Amino acid sequence: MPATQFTLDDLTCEWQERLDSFPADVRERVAQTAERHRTDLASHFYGVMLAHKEAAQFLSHEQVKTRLSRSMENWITNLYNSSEAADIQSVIAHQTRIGEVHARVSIPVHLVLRGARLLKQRLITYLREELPERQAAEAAVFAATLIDLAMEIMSHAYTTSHDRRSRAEESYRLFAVTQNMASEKERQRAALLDWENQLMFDVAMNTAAQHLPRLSASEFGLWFRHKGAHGFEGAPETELILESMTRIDEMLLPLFANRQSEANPTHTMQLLRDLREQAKSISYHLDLLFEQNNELESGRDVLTRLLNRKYLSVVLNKQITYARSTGGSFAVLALDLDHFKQINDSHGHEAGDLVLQQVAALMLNRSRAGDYLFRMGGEEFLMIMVDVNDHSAAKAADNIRRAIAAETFRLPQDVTMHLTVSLGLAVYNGHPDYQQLLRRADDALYEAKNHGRNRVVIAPE
Ligand SMILES: Nc1nc2c(ncn2[C@@H]2O[C@H](COP(=O)(O)OP(=O)(O)OP(=O)(O)O)[C@@H](O)[C@H]2O)c(=O)[nH]1
Repeated sequence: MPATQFTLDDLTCEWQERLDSFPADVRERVAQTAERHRTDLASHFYGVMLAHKEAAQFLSHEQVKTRLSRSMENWITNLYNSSEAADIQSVIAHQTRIGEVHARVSIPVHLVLRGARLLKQRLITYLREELPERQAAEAAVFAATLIDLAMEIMSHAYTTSHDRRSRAEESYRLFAVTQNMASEKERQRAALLDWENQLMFDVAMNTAAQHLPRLSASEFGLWFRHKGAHGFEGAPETELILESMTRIDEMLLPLFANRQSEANPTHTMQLLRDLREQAKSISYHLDLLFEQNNELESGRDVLTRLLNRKYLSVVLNKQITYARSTGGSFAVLALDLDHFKQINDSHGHEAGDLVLQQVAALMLNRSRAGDYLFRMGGEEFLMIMVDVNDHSAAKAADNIRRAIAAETFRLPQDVTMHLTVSLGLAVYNGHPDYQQLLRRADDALYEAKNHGRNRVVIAPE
């Protein structure tokens, strides 16, 4: 995150300057008062926020309540007890992490600011009660300054994460609704064909070689050189198309100049055949480029055609929002093939790929229309099961396990084999952060692996 890194040093300096502008005894008193009342400050914060309908949605989960009360107390202590540059940096890093969590669970900024205001007021009240008036005034300014600085850093991290998330959501929206790639593909294939037809016609009409249409100047050539090559940058097919284009324009077209002087129809036919070959190869590679691009652009894994993890956070956030607003539930099922390495080792990587494709197909067959299936990488898959409860999710997970164990997997050369999978299931428990859900499913999967594999482990609430 370059923006945050860029300002980290500035913020540390600024934090230090703010600290230095207050006498040590004032800072000491604020730290002591904050420390003495940290439990009350945290519980006051939660008491007020839980009574707020909108804020309660993010805080009412039991785990959030217990964990956050404790971390709120620590936050108060750390805020006022950091005086060395290293402490300050760690406090700043902490505020950044909090901002990122806020963005992940989409807490509205005004609620965070409201929380900060509550804390500030309460702490200042204590300072006024406990210190002589003049000292209290300066202490109050110091107390408020540090909370404001912390809020500023949190908001910065929040905005950066939130922008990233908005971009992911935007591209997910485009992925879900657009088919631009398909129409572009058809348009460019037609443009390539137009150029070829024009060339054939001009050759038939004995047009002079220097007036034959150059591919790089045709509609297709212009598009590919300025847009296509840029969009498909890095793919080997892009280079092949550019090479074919140069070959046609620089080598083949000039050869037509000799055709009349030689008056050799076989020679012309051969040239035309060469041209045809080059054009066909361009068309073939163009199809490949569009195909690959479709998979990548659309967030799909090329091997299994399942979703890749690009849109996982967007889908999980959508599910959490949906479950929250409807009172429904959903579950995350993490699945990992057992001893998959042995399949690669004994039958080759290609056989391993085939097995992955068959597992993906089997999971697709077992899923319902609203479910989502992701390939997380390697031999690990993730399924989001919608509209399930603890019981139905566990049953569905075990059905998948049994179906895979019962399947005969087909490898090249008529080899068949059986395999098993380990699964970790986490049912949504109301926690607003999707990463907690993923962590629970992962931990359960780890348990399943450690307890003998070929089993489903259900994550505790
Ligand atoms: N064929 C193929 N193999 C892959 C792919 N991605 C990852 N792998 C291989 O999957 C294997 C995973 O091995 P491990 O992580 O040791 O797991 P495992 O052998 O399944 O053992 P457990 O998970 O402990 O049961 C590695 O050998 C990877 O090289 C892929 O796309 N295709």
